[in-house]
Amino acid sequence: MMLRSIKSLATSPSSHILRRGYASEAVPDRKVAVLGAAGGIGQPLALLMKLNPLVSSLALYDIANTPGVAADVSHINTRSEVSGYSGEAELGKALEGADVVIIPAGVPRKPGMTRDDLFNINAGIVKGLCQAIAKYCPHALVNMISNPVNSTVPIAAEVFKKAGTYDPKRLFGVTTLDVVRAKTFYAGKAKVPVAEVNVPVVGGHAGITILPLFSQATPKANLSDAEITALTKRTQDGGTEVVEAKAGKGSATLSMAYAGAIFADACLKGLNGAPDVVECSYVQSTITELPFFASKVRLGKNGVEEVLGLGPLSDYEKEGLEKLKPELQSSIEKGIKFANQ
Ligand SMILES: NC(=O)c1ccc[n+]([C@@H]2O[C@H](COP(=O)([O-])OP(=O)(O)OC[C@H]3O[C@@H](n4cnc5c(N)ncnc54)[C@H](O)[C@@H]3O)[C@@H](O)[C@H]2O)c1
Ligand SMILES: O=C(O)C[C@H](O)C(=O)O
Repeated sequence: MMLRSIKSLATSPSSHILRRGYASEAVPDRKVAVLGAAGGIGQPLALLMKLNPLVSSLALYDIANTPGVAADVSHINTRSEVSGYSGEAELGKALEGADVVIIPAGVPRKPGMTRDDLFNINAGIVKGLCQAIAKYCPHALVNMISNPVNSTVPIAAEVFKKAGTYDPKRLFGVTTLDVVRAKTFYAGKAKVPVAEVNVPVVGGHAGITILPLFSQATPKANLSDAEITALTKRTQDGGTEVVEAKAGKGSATLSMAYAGAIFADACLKGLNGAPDVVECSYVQSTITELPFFASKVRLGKNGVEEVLGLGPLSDYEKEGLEKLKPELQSSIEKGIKFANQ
C-alpha cells in the first residue's frame, strides 16, 4: 500500500541549495528511491533530495517508520512528489521506474567496532535490496552507502550478475564523505577557503584503504610531511572520530546525508547530460589490479563514462597505495564469496 503521495508545489530551481552552476532549461523527470529512508542518514538525505530540483519523484522506503518521514518531507514546497513505502511487500513499488537508488539501509558502528564488523548483518540486507533492484529497476544507478562499502559493492555486483542485469557503469560505492572530510581538514590546516578546495580520495572506504591524495590538493599549500601524515590519518579515521563522539548512538548521519546528496546530485546531472561531472567513487575498475577501487569518475548519461587514473602520487601516497591493497582485496573477496554462497 502506498502510504502517502502528495504533489508538491514546485519552487524556482534558482533558490535551490544544491544547484551548482548547471544551467537546466528543460529538467527531465527523474525518480530517486532511498532505501533505509527512516534511518539516521535516510531522514536528512530524504530532506536534501526533496530540495533537489532535478528530482521529480522521491520514493522513501524502510522496513518501518516511513509514513511519518514521507508525510513530513512531502509538505516541503519543492518540485518532487513524495511517496512513502513500508515493509518488504512495498519495496517493488518504491523501486519501479527509479533512475537512482540510494542505499543507506543497515546497522551503523558503535565504538570499538570496525566497518567489517557490520558485515554479518548488512551483507544480507544489501543482498536482498539488490535482488529487488534487479527485478524492479535493473537500469537504475545504485549509490551504495551501507557499510562495509568495500564489500557491499562487490555483493551488489554479484547479485546483479546472477540476475543478468549487471552493468558496472551503474554501480557506485559512495565515498564522497571521505572527500568532504579531506576538503574540510585540508582547508583548516592549509588556511585556504574551504569552498575552493579539491582533494581526490582513492582506494576504498575503511581505515587505511581510504587514501587522500593531498599532493594533488588545490589550492596548493606548503604543508610539511608531518602535517600531511596527520591530515591523512584524520581523514582515514574521520568515521571513527564521529562514532566515538556519538558514544554508542551511531555513526555519521548528517555529514553523510550531505555527502550522499552531493553524489546523487552528480549522478542526476550526469544522467541529464551535464558536461564535466566528476566525483570520486568506489567502482569496478582497472586502474589497479583490484577489481573495485575508488578514484575520480566522470559521470554521464549511462552512469560511469570514464574511470579516471590516479595521477602523479607522492612517495608517501605510493606507499599508502601498496599498503591498502591486501585489505581491500580481502574485503572484495569476502563480499563476492558471501553473494555466491
Ligand atoms: N558510505 C559512507 O560513507 C557511510 C557513512 C555513514 C554511514 N554509513 C553506513 O550507512 C548505514 C546506515 O547508517 P545509519 O546511521 O543511517 O543507520 P540507522 O540505523 O540510523 O538507519 C538504518 C535504517 O536502515 C533500515 N533498514 C534496516 N534493514 C533494512 C532493509 N532490509 N530495508 C530497508 N531498510 C532497512 C532501518 O530500519 C533504519 O531505518 C550503516 O551501515 C553505516 O555504517 C556509510
Ligand atoms: O565510520 C562509520 O562507521 C560510518 C562511515 O563509514 C563514516 O565514514 O562515517
